[in-house]
Amino acid sequence: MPTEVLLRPAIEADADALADVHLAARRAAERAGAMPPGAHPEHETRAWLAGRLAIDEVWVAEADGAVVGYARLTPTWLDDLYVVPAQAGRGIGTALLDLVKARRPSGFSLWVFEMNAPARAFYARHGLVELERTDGSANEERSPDVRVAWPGEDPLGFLRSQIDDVDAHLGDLLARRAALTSAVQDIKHDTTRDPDREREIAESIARRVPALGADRTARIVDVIIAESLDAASRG
Ligand SMILES: O=C(O)C(=O)C[C@]1(C(=O)O)C=C[C@@H](O)C=C1
Repeated sequence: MPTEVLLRPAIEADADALADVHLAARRAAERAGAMPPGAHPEHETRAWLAGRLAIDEVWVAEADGAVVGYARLTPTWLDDLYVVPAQAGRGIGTALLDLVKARRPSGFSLWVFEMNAPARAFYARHGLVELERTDGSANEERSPDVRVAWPGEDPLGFLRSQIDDVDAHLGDLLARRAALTSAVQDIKHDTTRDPDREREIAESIARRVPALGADRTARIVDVIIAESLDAASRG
């Protein structure tokens, strides 16, 4: 990092400068084909960022008295890391990321657009790992994204706690699914298994889990249905 770059906590008076950095960096990335168009008009982004400043931990990178980058963190997420395009390549992003690692030694996650190859390469170079991909239907820009994580000083503990979070959802889903299997049996005249229906279910799930593929997914679905039917039959 150039010696004249200072990292310091943001203050309320930085709000406009942070928004300038945010908007300039996003526009440059959009022009480079690395980000989708923003989902909000500029004034909304400015108001929203000013509001977040009162809630989140925000660090500013300053050079010659001007704000040239910032990082905004929640307890477990790095929500923003932006550097003005004119200062790119000077190590400011790395300095901010190193600071975030120090501030969140037990790890953190962030979302990066799948199309943002430069940012993904930057995070990979700095030891972050890609954990999860989405089709973009849950983000405002409707653009596929990737969850990237810094697993921190206890990577096994960090990843296990991520597994615990997912398993909590999986358990809730299994409970809902088993209850539905049971409810369907109560209204069916013929309760023999329906292989065509089960194949449809397995194929539809497999499309959402390309990493497992059709055969593995079919075996998993078979166990879920068989065990749910068994539980239902035992009341
Ligand atoms: O859809 C049905 O007919 C059901 O009985 C439900 C269900 C399932 O759990 O999805 C269970 C057994 C059948 O072989 C097919 C599907």
